[in-house]
Amino acid sequence: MKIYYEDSMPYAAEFFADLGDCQVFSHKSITAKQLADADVLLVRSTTKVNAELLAHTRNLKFVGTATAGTNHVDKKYLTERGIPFQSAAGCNAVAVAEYVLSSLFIMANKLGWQLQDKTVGIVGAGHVGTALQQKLTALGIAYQLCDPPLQDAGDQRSFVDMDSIMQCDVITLHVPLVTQGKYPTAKLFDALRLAQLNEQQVLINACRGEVLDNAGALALFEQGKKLNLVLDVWENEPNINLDLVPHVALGTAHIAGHTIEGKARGTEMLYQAVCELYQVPATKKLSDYLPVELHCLAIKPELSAWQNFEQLVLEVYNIASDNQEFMATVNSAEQFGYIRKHYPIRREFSAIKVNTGNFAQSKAIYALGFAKGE
Ligand SMILES: NC(=O)C1=CN([C@@H]2O[C@H](COP(=O)(O)OP(=O)(O)OC[C@H]3O[C@@H](n4cnc5c(N)ncnc54)[C@H](O)[C@@H]3O)[C@@H](O)[C@H]2O)C=CC1
Ligand SMILES: O=C(O)C(=O)[C@H](O)COP(=O)(O)O
Repeated sequence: MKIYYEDSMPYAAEFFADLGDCQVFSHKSITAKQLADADVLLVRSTTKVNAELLAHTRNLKFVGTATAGTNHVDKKYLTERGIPFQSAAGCNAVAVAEYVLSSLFIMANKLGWQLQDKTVGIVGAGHVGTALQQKLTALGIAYQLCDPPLQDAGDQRSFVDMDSIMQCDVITLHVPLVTQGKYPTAKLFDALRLAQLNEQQVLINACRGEVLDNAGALALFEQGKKLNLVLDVWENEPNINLDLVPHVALGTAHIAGHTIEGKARGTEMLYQAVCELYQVPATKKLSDYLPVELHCLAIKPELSAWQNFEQLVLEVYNIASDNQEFMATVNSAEQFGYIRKHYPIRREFSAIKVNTGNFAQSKAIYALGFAKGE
């Protein structure tokens, strides 16, 4: 079995070495001719999987993307060719939820807010939206959900429409890029909708850049409109509109899902899918490879509950650091890619133990996802 996997898949060699003849590739240089003998093709979002790339494949039996989003894969073409496809749905949902939580604390400080007084509008209540819902619930932060496809499908949670979402203090986008059908998401936040936001609201886009009109946002900024945008994803990545960057409140290089757990779970999920395809036992597991996080955090009794929540969240992931590097260095498509490829190891709350002592809100700390300390 000839397995081709993208070089940005952590632990791919460890997981797949025993399954076949493995060939690692870079999304920047892979060609259709190189893939001619592939039985299995495993990618992340930077490899565009389409008829052109697969033109010479003769034996291709499976295509997998170690990501949640799949808009880089021509799924219709794979169906026409009868090639099974799988994504890693939900692999990095917790990572994105923790990215949003970090953004909330940083933006609350920037805007002089009390986070506990605010309402968060979650657009897209799938894996990421649900993980975020759980973390907001842990902190008692109010939220509303908007997800018409899930609502139509009979999801019993309480949903609101976009008009209600537009009244929320924070709006956070977690939808796939959908360009057709009943509920398209392309340019869901166009210039008209962006113009409706007030100076105290925050809009977070951590799904796909094309869901928010970047040119429209820039035009509004240039007309003097004050928008509090937190952008992890940008139109036309990595060739983003650099003129937009200095206007946003927080900017990052599409790393919301890039905890080591979030990326590696994607690899593990594709390993399990390939084992199933070839009917071999999936003997390896992510915990065999993930480094054990040794440092342990503690509640600071001298701080309030909310100050403790903030210090724990920002100790594990402070978006301000990523924003600072992004603002200081992103000056080209190459640099956007460089930041992503050299992103430091970031852990999820679950990797970190917290000694809560007799802290009254211990339950909230563990509901946020932190591990129990001694
Ligand atoms: N920035 C990053 O690093 C990451 C970005 N993503 C992006 O975020 C998206 C969401 O991720 P997941 O929650 O894992 O996917 P998911 O597929 O579990 O959830 C997406 C939800 O959006 C809903 N939806 C679709 N159209 C909608 C519309 N017009 N209005 C409201 N809701 C709508 C769907 O019904 C679904 O429940 C992915 O498709 C991907 O593009 C995901 C992970 C990491
Ligand atoms: O899972 C998704 O969808 C994402 O957006 C991932 O964060 C994409 O990560 P890369 O594949 O671009 O490393």
